[in-house]
Amino acid sequence: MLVAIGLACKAFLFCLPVLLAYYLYLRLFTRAGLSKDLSWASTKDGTCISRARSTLLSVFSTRELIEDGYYKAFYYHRQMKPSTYTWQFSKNNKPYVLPNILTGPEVIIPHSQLQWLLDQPENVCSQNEVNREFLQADHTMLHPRVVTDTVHGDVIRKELTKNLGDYTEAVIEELDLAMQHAWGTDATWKEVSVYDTMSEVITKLSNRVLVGKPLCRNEAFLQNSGRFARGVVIVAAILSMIPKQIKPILAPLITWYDRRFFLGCAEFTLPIISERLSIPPSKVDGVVENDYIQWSIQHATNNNKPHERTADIICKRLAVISFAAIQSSAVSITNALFDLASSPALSIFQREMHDEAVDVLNSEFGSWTKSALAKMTKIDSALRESMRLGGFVNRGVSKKVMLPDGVTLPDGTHVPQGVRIGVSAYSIHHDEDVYPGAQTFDAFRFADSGPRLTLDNEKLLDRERKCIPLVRPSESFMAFSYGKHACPGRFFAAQQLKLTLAYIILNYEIQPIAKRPENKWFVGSIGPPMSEKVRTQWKIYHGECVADKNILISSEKYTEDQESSTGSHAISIIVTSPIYNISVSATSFNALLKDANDSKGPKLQSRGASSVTPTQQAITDPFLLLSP
Ligand code: HEM
Repeated sequence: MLVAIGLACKAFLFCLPVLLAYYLYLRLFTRAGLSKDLSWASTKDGTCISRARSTLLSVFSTRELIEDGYYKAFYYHRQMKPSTYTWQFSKNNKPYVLPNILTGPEVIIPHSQLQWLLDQPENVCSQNEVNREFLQADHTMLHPRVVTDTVHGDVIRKELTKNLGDYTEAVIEELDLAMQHAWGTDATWKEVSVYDTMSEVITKLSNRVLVGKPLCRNEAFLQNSGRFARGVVIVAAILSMIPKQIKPILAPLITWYDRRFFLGCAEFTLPIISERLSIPPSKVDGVVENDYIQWSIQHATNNNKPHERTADIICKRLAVISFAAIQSSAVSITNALFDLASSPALSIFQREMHDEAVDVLNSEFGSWTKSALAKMTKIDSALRESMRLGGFVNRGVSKKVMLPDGVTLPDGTHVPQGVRIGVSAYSIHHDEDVYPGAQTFDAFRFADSGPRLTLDNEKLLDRERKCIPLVRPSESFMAFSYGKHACPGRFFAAQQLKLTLAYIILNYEIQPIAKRPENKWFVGSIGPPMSEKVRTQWKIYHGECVADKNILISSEKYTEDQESSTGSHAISIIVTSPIYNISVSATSFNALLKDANDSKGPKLQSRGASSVTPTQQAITDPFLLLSP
């Protein structure tokens, strides 16, 4: 027996290099059954050597390949001005082949064929299959049913999005703690690692909604949750490079890196899920918890899916949702902060977003309601603009051909089974004809009096608010993909991102940086600057300007040592949390009240107790409206 095992191992080790060499040969030289008439990005003559070169370039230079495919001639003549490009391929309504060393060549179709692609049913061209391959879902997604039955998507669409309005205050509470922990409250400049701190903050916010308190504040759980989310993409990229013949053998070893973080999470989530499941289905409606665990249980019960009502599958789907939610939002807010910090218009952007947030909050009596967030159109636009410039994947819509005979594109090109067909979001997002000044971060492009983009304006516009909202995907904005498979979590993501950016704008100064650090491309994925830093400082507001601004005051966070009373209504007020939570000392507070009562100074309207005594406990009135 031992001899047989030894022989088998030797045979495997002997075959491995041969297999790898053959696999590399296929990866580099394959035409994947595509017609010789189809041009490949960055190949002059279409020979197998130039195709192999182009495939190798896909590792770190996919952006150049895409630009080449979209405009042609760009790659060879980088100094040429856009007006002198020779338009071919996408810009000239022709498909081209974009090589990809990990997943094989993809046919990139021109914008005019996008609708055709969206119309193809899953059994003809499948977007699920592309995701499955991209994430190596059969190995990384913990349970086969997570891949074959995307119930978690339904739970997001039906439960999470429906309940969003109920979470705004909870997310703000978490944000307050998380940001102050990550960026501090020192009134001196401090260097912070943007990606690391934003990952930490987004992990906390997402988990507040997905698993609730107290687990969302458990450091060990959070660490595992964040690491699992980061690990999936790394493990998937490694697995993509392994030949499918030996993947079943190596996958369990490679995925172990990430699986242990999942197990670290499960240690905390499994007992909670099991306890919740012990409540009979009939009582579920009476339970007060409102988080992903509860929605999953309810969804399984309502849809009569007993196999979805187990602790094991709920726990695994929860981990997968955390992955989808955390990494994408952390990357997006990181990019937005670098775009802002490196913009020559930083101070204008900061001031306008700040004023917008203050005005909206005042009009909503200091509550971060759903409608308050909807009114923050400049903050919304800054995020959409940043995602236009730098999403985390190049693809907008991408589907794999499923029919054995392949499919025929509207221009007559035949694409065989197994090949992917897609449109590049990156190309469209950077096209001057679609977005004038496309290379520039123009924070309020989608807000202001008239959105400055040329395609789709009419149908995308939110007429009431005169903006194009972040959550509205379109043919010209595919950061959340587009069509049936557009990201179902985008409403949740938009809520978190807007709250986080508004909080930062209200509470921190950001120092400008000379140059935007580059995003890093690895095949079709685009990573944000991971280790670069910005300098930030906690903002201090003084009474005079606060009084000018119609601000809401809450005395929840009383800090005696920060008192400074300087006269009738120029009271120095220190902000300790979101702008409307302002600490004043009892003495200052009473001076302010006295002013109001004497009608000399700013008016104070109380929405609670109308008088206070000069003790810390007495300042409990939740909100007071100060108007000049
Ligand atoms: C800024 C944040 C986010 C971005 C940029 C983003 C982007 C995307 C994109 C591009 C896709 C389509 C992938 C493809 O088919 O090619 C997608 C799918 C998906 N996203 Fe998001 N996402 C974000 C946040 C979230 C959040 C917060 C959740 C969960 C709460 C989520 C859950 C999902 C799910 C379940 C899918 C698969 C949908 C399907 O195939 O039908 N995403 N997302």
